[in-house]
Order: sequence, then C-alpha cells, then structure tokens
Amino acid sequence: MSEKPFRWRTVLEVAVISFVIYIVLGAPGLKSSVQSEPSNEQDVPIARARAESLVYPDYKDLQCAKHGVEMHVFSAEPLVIYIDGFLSGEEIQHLIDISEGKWQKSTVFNAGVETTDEAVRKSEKALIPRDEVVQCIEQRALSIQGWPRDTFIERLWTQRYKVSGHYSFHYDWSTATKEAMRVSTFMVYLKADCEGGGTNFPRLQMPNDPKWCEYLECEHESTPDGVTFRAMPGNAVFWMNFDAERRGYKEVIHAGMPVTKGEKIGLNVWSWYQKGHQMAPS
Ligand SMILES: O=C(O)CCC(=O)C(=O)O
Ligand SMILES: [Fe+2]
Repeated sequence: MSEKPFRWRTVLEVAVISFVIYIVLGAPGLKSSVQSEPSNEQDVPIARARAESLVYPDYKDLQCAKHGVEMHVFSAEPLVIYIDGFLSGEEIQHLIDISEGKWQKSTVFNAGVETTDEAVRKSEKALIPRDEVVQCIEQRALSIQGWPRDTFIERLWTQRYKVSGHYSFHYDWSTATKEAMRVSTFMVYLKADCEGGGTNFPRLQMPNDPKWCEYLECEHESTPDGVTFRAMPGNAVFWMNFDAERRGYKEVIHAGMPVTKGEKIGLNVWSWYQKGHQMAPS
C-alpha cells in the first residue's frame, strides 16, 4: 500500500479558505484592538436645514487677533459663566452694520412648526453673513468651550427689540437625542440703549457678593424672581443646556424681559452637538 504524498498545495488551500471565512465572520478577536474612533469616521445623514445651519470656522485662512475676556463663574451646576468683554466695540459695530437690511420678524417653534407669535417673542432677527469678523467670533465661542468633539456653531443671528419687545420664558434646548442637541448658549448683548431688556433666570439664585451687582439687577423690590442679567454691550452670559445624562437643565429657563424704552440688540451663539457630522468643504 502506497502512502499519499504530503501536498503543500492542499495546506495552502485550507489556509486561504480559513482566512476568507475569518474575514467573512468579521475578523473576530481582532476588532477591539483595531477599532477606530467612534466619531468623525462617517458623515451621519441629518436634515438638510440643520446641516446648512451648522458651521465651523475655517482655521486654515482665518487670522483672528488675540482677544482676552474676563470670566466669572456664576454657577458650577448647571455651568453658567458671565463673560465681560466677549466682543470688542468694533466687533459690535460691525455686527450691527451687517444686520442692516436683513431684519425679519422673529419666529418660535410650536410643535415643530415655525410661526410668529408676538405674545411669546416680539423682536426682529437677522441672519448675519459669515465674514472674517463673524468667523473669529465663532472661533472664540468654540475656544472658550475647549473645542468639544463633534460640536459646531449654529449660524449666528442678531436680534433686535424695540419698545414692548420681549421673549417670554423658554429653554433654548429642545429634546436631545444621542446624536444631536443644542449643547450651550452664549447670550451676547450688542446694544442696550434701553430700559428693561435684561435676561431673567427665575430658577437661578441671587449670589451673596454685591460685586455681582455690576452685572445683575440688584434692586430686589422691582425685579422678578431669580436673577436678571443686565443687557451690557459686549458682555455675554454663557450656559450649558444639558447634564451628563442629556437631560435639559430646568434651571436655565429664561426670558428676555420687555424693553420699556429705547432699543436692545442681542446676538445668539448656540453650539450644536451632531455626532459624526462632517462639514461640506466650503
Ligand atoms: O434677549 C434676551 O435677553 C434673551 C433672548 C433669548 O433667550 C433667545 O434669543 O433665546
Ligand atoms: Fe433663549
């Protein structure tokens, strides 16, 4: 009886077939060591209107002068920070100038539908073009927050209130999902040639130190509950909208108090978390 000769080809064939099966099964055992970062790998499809509203300053060409601010932590949880000097006088004037001719009635969202309702929000808003000054402001807002992952700036809007203009109590957040949420707000003041027009947070507590009276309305009898930040040109109130479990903070309910005389102009800088989103090249 003759023995079958040892065939190297068969060994090779078995090895190749095994390797193919291994790959088809998703390379078990290999995954954890070579898994890529969870985000920024693929563009996650999102609504077109949302995608168009999200921006990220173009760092390659952007030359922003260094800009110092003075920060005062108002509350650690939720994080609320008062920022003195968020904008320079020239930036303020520029933002007001480029809003000209763009003012339109402010809107609110009612069950997902955009409408106007002056009982809730009476003001005008302007979508401002993203020139270099504006992009440097976007960049400043990201830099203050430490450039968080997958976080973009929503296109900036200025907002103008005339006498009786106001924005009644609301949250800037709506429901968060695992993929998307309005993480934070900078409420920036550009012009405050007015009476009234502060931003009231009825669930925040008046701090003890009278130093805060530089920024807050401290005349207790005449002011509403909580704290009211005075509209002061160039300054901003920054707050986070969600806790670590993605629950919107109830404490950050706020209102733009009625302007009783003159005119107030503000700027909304909202940051939006959009997991895995990539900006279309501009
Ligand atoms: O104008 C203000 O003081 C507040 C405005 C505001 O809350 C908003 O635009 O979301
Ligand atoms: Fe708001």
